[in-house]
Amino acid sequence: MIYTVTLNPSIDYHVWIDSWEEGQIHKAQKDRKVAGGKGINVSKVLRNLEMDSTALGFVGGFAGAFIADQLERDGIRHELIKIEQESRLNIKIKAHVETDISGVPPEIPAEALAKLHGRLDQLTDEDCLVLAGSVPRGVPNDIYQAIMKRLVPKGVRIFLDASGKALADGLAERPFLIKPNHHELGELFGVNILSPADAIFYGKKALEAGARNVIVSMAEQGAVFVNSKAAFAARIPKQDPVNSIGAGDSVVAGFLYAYEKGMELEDAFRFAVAAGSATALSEGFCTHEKIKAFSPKITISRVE
Ligand SMILES: Nc1ncnc2c1ncn2[C@@H]1O[C@H](COP(=O)(O)OP(=O)(O)O)[C@@H](O)[C@H]1O
Ligand SMILES: O=P(O)(O)OC[C@H]1O[C@](O)(COP(=O)(O)O)[C@@H](O)[C@@H]1O
Repeated sequence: MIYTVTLNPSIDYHVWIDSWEEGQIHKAQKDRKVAGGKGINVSKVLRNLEMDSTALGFVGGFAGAFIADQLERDGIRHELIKIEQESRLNIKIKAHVETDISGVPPEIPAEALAKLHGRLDQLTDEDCLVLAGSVPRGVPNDIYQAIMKRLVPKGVRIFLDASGKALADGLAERPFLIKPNHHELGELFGVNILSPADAIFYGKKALEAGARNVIVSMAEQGAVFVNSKAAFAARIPKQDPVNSIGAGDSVVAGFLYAYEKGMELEDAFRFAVAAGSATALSEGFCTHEKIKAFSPKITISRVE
C-alpha cells in the first residue's frame, strides 16, 4: 500500500482577479476551494491514475472537515487524525502572476503525534511512504528524520518532498527519493542553482549526503534525475503555465506511479516530468490522457 503523510494540510483557495493593486478592493472573476497540502495532492494525482493510496495527517475545525469530505468525495482513502485547532487556509491569488499566502498552521498536540507514529509503525516492506510538505507547530522539525529512522530499516520506501531543515536532516536516513525544486536544493547547499548542469552537480551532493534517487524540478526548465548509476536531464517546450500549484506534487506522484508499475528508470522519469507539466499546463491535476499527450514533447538526454 502507498501512504502519504501531510502534517499540515490546507484548504487551497484559488482566486482569479484581473490585476493586483495593493490597498484596493478586487472583485474575483472566479474562485475554487480545494483540499491541499503536498501529500494530499500526491494522493489526488494517484487517484487520477487509478492507483490507491491512504492519506495520513492532521486536520481540525471546519477546514479540516472540508478536507476530509473532499477526499471522501474523490474516493481517496484517508486516516486523518482530528485535532482541536483549525487546519490552515492557503490563498493562491491568480492575477498576471501568482501570489501565495500560506495560512497559520495549527498546533499539533503530543497525543496526535503519538497516534501518527503508532500508525506508521504498522507499515512493512510492502509499503511506500510519501512524506511531503511543511511541518506545523508543535511538531519537532526533525519529524521526517524520526519517521525514517523507524521505517527505513524495516524496508519501507520513503519519498521525501521537504525543504529547509526537514530535508537537510532527512537525507542521512537514506530516503528512496527526494524531489526538491532548484530553489530548495540551492538552499540546502547555500548556492544558486541556475542550470540543469548545476542541478546535476548538487543533486549528486544530495546523493553523497544519503538520498538514493534525486529529482530536481526546475519549473519551465524541466527537471534532472540522478542516482548512483545514471543522470538524465528533461527539457520541455516553453509554454505559459495555467496552474503551477501541485506541479511538484505531480512529479512525485508520477514517479511513484511509474516506479510501482515497474517502468524503466528513463521512462519513469519522463512520466514524472510529463505529470508535472500536464498539471502546470492545464486546469486541475494531471490525468493519464494529459500525461500521454504531453510525454512525446519532453526531450530526455542521458548525461551519464
Ligand atoms: N511553465 C511550465 N511549463 C511546463 N512545465 C512546467 C512549468 N512549470 C512547472 N512545470 C512542470 O512541473 C514540474 C514541477 O514544477 P516546479 O515548479 O519545479 O515544482 P514545485 O511546484 O515543487 O516548485 C517541472 O519539473 C515541470 O515538469
Ligand atoms: O506544506 P507547504 O510546503 O506549505 O505546501 C503546501 C502547499 O503546497 C501545495 O501542496 C502545492 O505544492 P507544489 O506546488 O509544490 O506541488 C499546495 O496544495 C499547498 O497549499
